[in-house]
Amino acid sequence: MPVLRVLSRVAKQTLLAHECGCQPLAVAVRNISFSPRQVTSGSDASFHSVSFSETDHPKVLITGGLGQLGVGLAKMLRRRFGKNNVILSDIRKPPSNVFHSGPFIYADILDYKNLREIVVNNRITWLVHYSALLSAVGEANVALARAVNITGLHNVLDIAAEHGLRLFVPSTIGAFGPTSPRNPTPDLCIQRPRTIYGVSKVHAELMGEYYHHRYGLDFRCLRYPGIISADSQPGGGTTDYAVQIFHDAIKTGRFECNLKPDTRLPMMYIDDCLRATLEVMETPAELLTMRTYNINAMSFTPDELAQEVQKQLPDLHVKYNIDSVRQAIADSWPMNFDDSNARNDWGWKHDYDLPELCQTMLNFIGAETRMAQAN
Ligand SMILES: NC(=O)c1ccc[n+]([C@@H]2O[C@H](COP(=O)([O-])OP(=O)(O)OC[C@H]3O[C@@H](n4cnc5c(N)ncnc54)[C@H](O)[C@@H]3O)[C@@H](O)[C@H]2O)c1
Ligand SMILES: C[C@@H](O)[C@H](N)C(=O)O
Repeated sequence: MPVLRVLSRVAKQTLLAHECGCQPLAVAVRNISFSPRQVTSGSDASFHSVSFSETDHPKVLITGGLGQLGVGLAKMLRRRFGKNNVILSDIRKPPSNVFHSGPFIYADILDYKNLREIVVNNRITWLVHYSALLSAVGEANVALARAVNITGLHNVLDIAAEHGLRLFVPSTIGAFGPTSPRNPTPDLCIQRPRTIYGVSKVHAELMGEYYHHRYGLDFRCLRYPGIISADSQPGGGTTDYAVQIFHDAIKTGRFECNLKPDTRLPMMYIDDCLRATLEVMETPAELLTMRTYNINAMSFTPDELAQEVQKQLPDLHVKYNIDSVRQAIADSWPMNFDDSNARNDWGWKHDYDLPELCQTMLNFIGAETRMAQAN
């Protein structure tokens, strides 16, 4: 992030706050004195806000941390804040390398009391809420998606508000629908998604922003594009093809794509996505003119991706076998994402375009495959 620009904007915002007699937002967050759940349920738990100064390391809990994104995020945050300050959690059993790389705990986001106990006992100050059912698996199990993505979010919001946490909840390109402007899609426009995943993410954006304005919750949200990673598998989304093509290109030289060749979607390499997440979490609250931002890196079609991979692996053979559920979802999503607010407010800038993405993915998976063959 351009430090000078950030510092000058903080100074400007602080002056403005003094001039109008307003307090900076962070003060309101630290002064939370009640929570919606405790007021309505009459719970006898004592409530207190955990405050931490910006010079202390945050104590981070990641929910749904064993999916495509959580392990990489934990690795990056542990490098920055120390191994024991970042706790990964999920309802699945962690593989041995993850279990031995830092603190891991069982946390079902549908179990409110258990989640609250983890937050209290570990003095959590930042919560990164990654648990979710993605677009394609969500359509296959709407009841579970509704429970995890909506009821689970309510638990997380209440606990974050009660304990004064800084809360990150990712949203997605899937929070838009066929009536949204698709090329490009701005931050603020009509959002009428047609998947339970999209509906739950619009709900998360609105609830988080409501809690921010109503209770001072320090809610931060980025709408991620489709994320592409080499060392973790996607969890059942519409953009999964853009990961699978690299594995199949190297292992078999043949790839069957479940979207039409001209389906254009916004995409991002995982390192950019995780860095954006840390950057927005560290941005001074005064710089955030919004609480939900689009972020983007590139936009491509399966045909363009295949052509880029074929520059390295010319023998790759691509066949199209369309999945009607995924195609209908993709056809309702943004083709290009306008992330100018993120770039202007907190200096968002991606590092990876399509050629760098392909080179990095092929190098990583190629090296991994050669090592596996040698053993
Ligand atoms: N990967 C992407 O392309 C992408 C794009 C946009 C937004 N996102 C968002 O980022 C977040 C992380 O995505 P991901 O790709 O790692 O997802 P993923 O599907 O790979 O992982 C989700 C994790 O949630 C866990 N989970 C399910 N039910 C749970 C419960 N009751 N309690 C606790 N954990 C539970 C699962 O076990 C899984 O490990 C999600 O919220 C997703 O919507 C991802
Ligand atoms: C785009 C994103 O939210 C996810 N990868 C999905 O396709 O469902």
